[in-house]
Parts: sequence; C-alpha cells; structure tokens
Amino acid sequence: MSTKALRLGTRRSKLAMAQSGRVAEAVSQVTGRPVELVEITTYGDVSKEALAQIGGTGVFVTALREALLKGEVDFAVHSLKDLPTGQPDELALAALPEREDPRDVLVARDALKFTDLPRGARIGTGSPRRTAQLNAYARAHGLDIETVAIRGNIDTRVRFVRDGELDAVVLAAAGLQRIGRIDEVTDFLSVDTVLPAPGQGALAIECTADNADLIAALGELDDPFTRVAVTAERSLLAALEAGCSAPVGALADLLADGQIVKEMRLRGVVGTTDGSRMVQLSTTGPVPKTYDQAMALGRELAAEMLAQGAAGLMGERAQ
Ligand SMILES: NCc1[nH]cc(CCC(=O)O)c1CC(=O)O
Repeated sequence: MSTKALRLGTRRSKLAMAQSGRVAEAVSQVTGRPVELVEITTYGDVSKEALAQIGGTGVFVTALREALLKGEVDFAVHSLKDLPTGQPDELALAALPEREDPRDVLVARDALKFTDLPRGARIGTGSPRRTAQLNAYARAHGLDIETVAIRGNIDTRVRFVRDGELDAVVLAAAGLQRIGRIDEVTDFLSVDTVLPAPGQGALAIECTADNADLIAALGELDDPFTRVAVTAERSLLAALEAGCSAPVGALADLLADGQIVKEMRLRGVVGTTDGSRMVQLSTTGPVPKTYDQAMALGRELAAEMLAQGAAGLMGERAQ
C-alpha cells in the first residue's frame, strides 16, 4: 500500500480545523499514511448574508466537493448537518464516525439557564429551527423572550453575549466541544425542548466514489448505529423537501432496557419561526436492520408530518 500522504481538504474556520485535525489523526492510524491538510475557502465563509437568505443548501460544502472532484484533495470532512441530503453519484460518504452530543446548548450571561432568562431576554441564533422551537417553548410556558437573527462562527456568536449585546446565544454542543469551549455552556437544552438538526453532532468523511481502496480504509472509522440514526433523520428531511436552513428538527435515538437495545425512536419537528404553529411527531419501532429500512422510517414519519400540514409551515418565513 502507498505511503504517500493523503490530502484532506478543509475549511479554515476553527471548528473545521479542529474537526479535520482529529479526523486526520484517525485516518492516519487506519491507513498507515500521513495526512496533510489542504485549506479551501467556501462561499459560506466569505458571504455576509444571513444563511437563511443565501437559501440554497450546501454553502459550506460546494468548494470542498469541487476540490474532491478535481482531484486536488483525497478526502474531506463535513459537519453532517451542513451536507445537502442529495448525495452526488461521484462522491461517497465513506465514514460517519460515532456521533457526539447532538444537543443544542445555551451560552448565557451570568450562568443563566433557558427557563431562568428574565423577561424580554434577547437570544441570538441564525437558525429558523432553533428560533421556531425556542419561541414555541416560550409561548407554551409563558416565557417572554426575543429571538435575534445572528450569524458568524462560534467565537463571533459567543462574543455577542460577552459584549453584553445579547443575553444568550444557542449553539450546537458538538461544535463547542470540538473547539474546546464546552465549559462555557450554561444550559444543555433538552431535546424535548429543542430537537437538533438532522445529523447534528455527526461528521461525514467523503471521498470520490471511484476510490475503492480509500473507501474501504475509511470505512473502519464508520459507526453503524450513527449511520442508521442519521440516515433516518436525513431521509425525513429529504422527504419534507426541506433544506439545511429550514425549520426542521429530527433525532433518532435508541431506547434501551438496561444494556439491551430494544427499539429506535425517530422524532421530527417543523414549525413557523414565531413558534405559533408546530407539527411534532415521533415513531418508535425495531432498530432498522438496513439503511433502506432506516430511510423508510424517515419517509414514513415525514408523510405523517406532511399530512398534518408540515409543508405549509416550512414555506413561511416569519422573520
Ligand atoms: N451551521 C454551522 C455548524 N455546523 C456544524 C456545527 C456544529 C457541529 C455539529 O453539529 O456537528 C455548527 C455550529 C453550530 O450549529 O453551533
């Protein structure tokens, strides 16, 4: 086997570098080859527009994929939640390593928890999914909060709180964990309050579909349960015909009795950003034995959500 270095295409952000660095080490171990990082700038990194306005899916991944297809790099690491659900035939998701904490978290001033925020508290997030669910919870529990649209990398978003501009921001636990700032979390939001984005907390290692040797080697880093769970979640997202900036949450988890895994539960939510109308459903059944079964589960739950009016809620942009 070749001992030539493998080239890992990566964005330059702190989060991307942390993710790529960790995967580079793991890939180096399973392949016995050195891995070198190749930095690539994506449209999502340079655009100042709100993500929801850029609209199209995959703003962070297009440039990485172009580099793969041009043969400039051998593989790339993506946050799975940033990947569009339609997988190009020329590219393969060679490994989905074990998922980290999928939850969203609050970073608030004065160590505040979500439910202890004072009246009129301003919470920053650029995500219609988070906005919808925070507002829905607030309506149901008599909290008086104002969601404020922000964007930027993790450091930028936390700075809104440190500078006193906002009372809190909502972020993904996994991102803070990866850049070493998890200790700044003031509240881990229950997934009953805010269902994460499909695939949140999982990484995807992608290479070209014709690279059988590399696909086989990277496959050692794959975690089959993570793949089953996120396959169901992303199938739900695809069947709702929603993009990564749509107000859609989904999470598949295992229900265990002691050590024995009994069933898998798939939950999905869609809502208007003001939280006034939400469709939230869940299904529980045997753990899918194949990825096709996992996809079917996602499609079935999506069909039930559509039957309850989910499509009408996604079309709306209340912000
Ligand atoms: N949209 C940006 C993005 N893409 C992946 C993560 C976090 C890591 C993950 O979910 O795997 C983040 C930051 C955030 O949402 O706070």
